[in-house]
Amino acid sequence: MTSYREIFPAKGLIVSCQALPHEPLHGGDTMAKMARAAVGVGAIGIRTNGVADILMIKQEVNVPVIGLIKRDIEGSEIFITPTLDEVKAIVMAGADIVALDITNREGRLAAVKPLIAWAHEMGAAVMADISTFEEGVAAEALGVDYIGTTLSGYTSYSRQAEEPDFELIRQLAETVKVPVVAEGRIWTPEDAVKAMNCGATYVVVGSAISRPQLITERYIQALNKLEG
Ligand SMILES: CC(=O)N[C@H](C=O)[C@@H](O)[C@H](O)[C@H](O)COP(=O)(O)O
Repeated sequence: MTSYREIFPAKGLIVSCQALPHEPLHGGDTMAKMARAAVGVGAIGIRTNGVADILMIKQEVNVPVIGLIKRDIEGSEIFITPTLDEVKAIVMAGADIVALDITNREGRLAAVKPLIAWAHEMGAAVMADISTFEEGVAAEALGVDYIGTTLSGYTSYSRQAEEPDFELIRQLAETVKVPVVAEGRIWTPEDAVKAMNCGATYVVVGSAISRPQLITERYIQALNKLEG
């Protein structure tokens, strides 16, 4: 039987509160306030990027935090928690779950093993950010605790679509034993419900809640399509 570290008390919504240095909401306690707003109305967890935001959010709210560190490494396409250094920083900052790229690129499926082992040794759970069904199955075999569809549409060989990858959510939920986290391009409550109906245990919503510049842009684009 597959065992995994169960961190959340129930199914539900996880809100991703992330603002990279080039984004308008970056810095200060903005993401912690976002997290407070989300948890205040029922979000069961927060996903966030970087040590500063993990620390502040752990102080601010009393729900499990999924931590990641986005880092660009020259010559590599892997940017979500690429090395053991980031795993260590995430765990030391107090994240309950470490999110990391588990795609089939650059020998990652082998390279990621010590990262998973280290997180587990320290008592943290691991969420695999994958882009295809095969990667999800491989991630489960590596012993991860959660599988997220985060990177579908963000690797060259995965399904490219404007909508969430509901098919991937469904396929994974039918096959893997660990909880499936629906993540990526979930813009509406209806999308979230559909993702759950496809078998997800958790839904992560990011931009649609915490990136006002992208939310505004969608309105502008819609209005720009009006004639006259
Ligand atoms: C591909 C990538 O870099 N995804 C990142 C992963 O943490 C975040 O930028 C996304 O906001 C997050 O996955 C939630 O997705 P969405 O913002 O579409 O709801």
